[in-house]
Amino acid sequence: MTGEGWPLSEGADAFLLHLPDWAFPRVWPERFGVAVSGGSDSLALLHLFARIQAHRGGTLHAVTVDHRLRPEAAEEARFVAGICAGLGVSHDTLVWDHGRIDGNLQDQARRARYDLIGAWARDRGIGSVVLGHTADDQAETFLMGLARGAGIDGLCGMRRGWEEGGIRWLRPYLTVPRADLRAYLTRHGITWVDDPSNADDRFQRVKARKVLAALKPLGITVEGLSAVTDTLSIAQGALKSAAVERASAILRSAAGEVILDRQGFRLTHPETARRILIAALRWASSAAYAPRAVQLDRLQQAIWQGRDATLWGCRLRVSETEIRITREPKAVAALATPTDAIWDGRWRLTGPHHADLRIRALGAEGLRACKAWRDTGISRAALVVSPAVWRGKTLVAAPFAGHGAGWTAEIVTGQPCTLITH
Ligand SMILES: Nc1ncnc2c1ncn2[C@@H]1O[C@H](COP(=O)(O)OP(=O)(O)OP(=O)(O)O)[C@@H](O)[C@H]1O
Repeated sequence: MTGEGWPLSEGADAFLLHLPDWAFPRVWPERFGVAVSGGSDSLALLHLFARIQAHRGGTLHAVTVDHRLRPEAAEEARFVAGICAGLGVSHDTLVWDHGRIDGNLQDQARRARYDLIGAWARDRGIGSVVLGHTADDQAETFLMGLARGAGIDGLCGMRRGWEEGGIRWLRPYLTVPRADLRAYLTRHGITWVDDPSNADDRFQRVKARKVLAALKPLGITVEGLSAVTDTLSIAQGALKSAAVERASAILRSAAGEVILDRQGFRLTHPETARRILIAALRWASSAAYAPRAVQLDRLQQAIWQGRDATLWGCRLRVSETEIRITREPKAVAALATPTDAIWDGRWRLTGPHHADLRIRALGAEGLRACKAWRDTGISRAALVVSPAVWRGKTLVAAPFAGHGAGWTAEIVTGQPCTLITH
């Protein structure tokens, strides 16, 4: 699509065409990726960004993920490809090659989608990918948070943008109601795909959508709830900075295990202490989410009473002077595979046997649960390697009683870590 001389600043579409500029004034790459499911929101996003990029002389690359969960998905991907062809936008379909799926299907599909799109963008040298979330998604997320009894972090909604795995993910229309994007598509004579799972009452999001519609008589609207999430996220920012400031005062070390000054922790405001604990637990366990509030309350009680505890795949040891948060051996045992495994979310294990365990640091995007740890020689090797002795880039673990010779681990990047084997 080339510049057609349409006025970027006038007409019914002007607000939508200018909004990304206002939302991300300093972000404007020449190449954008756009994630398009075929639903109304992402089709409007595609069309708008095709126009914006044509106006700016930049390019746009679209991608659709076929999760192989519904037979119609392949046809929907072809439908998107056809629209892209009409707009002069390149399009790729990525297939999620999955086996049997246990647990939360929606959550796993979403993670797989981000992984696939992230890898696709990196391969093509695309640094920024736009997503079609709207104010409706934000309001629904808020209601789902209420249903969980979430605190401020669970109620302040989705982020407008973030960086992960070398990709900048942006949601340019997060403050725009879905109805406005649909009106845009209608003005341009574009039809969209209605994913039947969007009407499936088994999903919390679908229930939230219905409840939202029923709340109108009370004056609760998509726009109103989306504004509430904005206010809460400003408050959340203030709480986060308080936690960061306090953490830097009471953190003794975060090299693999986290060590906090116990007296300093005791004198920390409970809300700030809670935030520091969550960060420490997530750092040690590489968990994508925080534990539940009630679990954290119990943990805080234990610390205040000077008791050791375990939570979120971590072991907490409380002494007179410090709180030590380490990966729990049992949790590590559930993670890695022998030859190409992500261990602890930060290190990749290569080399099939315990005599030559090579560890390479990965970004957070490398986090992936693996099952075959027990098949390795390491699984029988020992317990916690502590203290570790550094020799240049080689970490030498002490031999363990009853397990013959010790083993060595080469830290390829030289990053400090706590090695725990089972
Ligand atoms: N299968 C997919 N392929 C590519 N991108 C997707 C896919 N599913 C979702 N996305 C991206 O994530 C955004 C939000 O996903 P969500 O599941 O809320 O949307 P949807 O209901 O499937 O479709 P839409 O947002 O387009 O109406 C989409 O707007 C789109 O940018």
